[in-house]
Amino acid sequence: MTELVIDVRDLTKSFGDRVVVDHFDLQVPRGAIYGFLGPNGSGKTTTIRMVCGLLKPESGEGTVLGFDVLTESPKIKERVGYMTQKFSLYEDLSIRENLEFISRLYGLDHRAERVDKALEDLGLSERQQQLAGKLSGGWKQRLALAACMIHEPEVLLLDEPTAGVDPKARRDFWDAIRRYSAQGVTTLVSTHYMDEAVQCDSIAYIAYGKKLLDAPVSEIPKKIGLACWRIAGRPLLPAQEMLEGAPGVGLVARFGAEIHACGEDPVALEQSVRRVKAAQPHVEIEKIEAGFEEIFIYLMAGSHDTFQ
Ligand SMILES: Nc1ncnc2c1ncn2[C@@H]1O[C@H](COP(=O)(O)OP(=O)(O)OP(=O)(O)O)[C@@H](O)[C@H]1O
Repeated sequence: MTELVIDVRDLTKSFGDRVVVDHFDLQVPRGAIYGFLGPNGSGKTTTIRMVCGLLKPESGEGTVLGFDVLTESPKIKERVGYMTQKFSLYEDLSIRENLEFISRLYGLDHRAERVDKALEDLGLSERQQQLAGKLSGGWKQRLALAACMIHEPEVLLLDEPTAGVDPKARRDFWDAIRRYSAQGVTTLVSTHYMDEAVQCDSIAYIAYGKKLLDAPVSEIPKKIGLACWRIAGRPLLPAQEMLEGAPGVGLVARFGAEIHACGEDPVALEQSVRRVKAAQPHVEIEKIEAGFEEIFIYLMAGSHDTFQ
């Protein structure tokens, strides 16, 4: 049987009279990379904080690494690396000094060896004497990840880890996550970037605190069943304006020189697209398969919370 590193059910949390996470289930096998998507304020950070033992759910149950989320949170915290949205580093310490400091805080043994390993794993060895405050965003991110990994956690929880980092640095960061995954580290990562979402083995999508979708990335297009049409030709803007808000059209997105119009009601969508063709005969229309790109944009637009 697959070992579930994260296995939580019905997690619920309210702030005041607002339910922010509502009966949330999550099962993540060892070594998996699980992406956590959802519009702003949908409850991702709150869920991550409950999973790592920082926040007590008001109801629900489950385990992380076999430890009970309600009664054994100190044991979970010790074994989890958590990178928050606003991680902090000591800007006037060097990369190495930051890692040494953190390993002392954790009371770790073999500190020099651990720091050497973290530096090497993240390609930071040559820069170890540089001041953290002088690093670019991408290098700071790597240092933050090295700091999360210094106690060799079995679970990594990353809350929008590469916000504001350029695509090359994001790719390097993800290479590191893949290497950790190959070594058996389990990762849950919240993200707003498509290039990160496609790196994940599976995606859980949350809106208004409820999980609406949970599936391997490759199965998501089929699961959502989004109908899609491609519209091309010049000028495109009048067609685009007609499509926006038209019946059956849940998404109008530019893909280079064409538009993709997608929606969950294929009949209404087709009628709207054909109306555009009738009014704008110079455009070409063609029915296409929705790919993960369209689905991702559709999900992150956050306007369609009804699919099963
Ligand atoms: N400590 C708190 N006290 C009161 N409200 C809170 C607290 N923490 C979070 N919230 C509210 O709970 C809701 C969910 O927040 P959460 O940070 O979990 O969402 P998120 O999906 O991570 O959003 P983002 O993508 O913007 O980080 C938000 O409306 C937020 O304002």
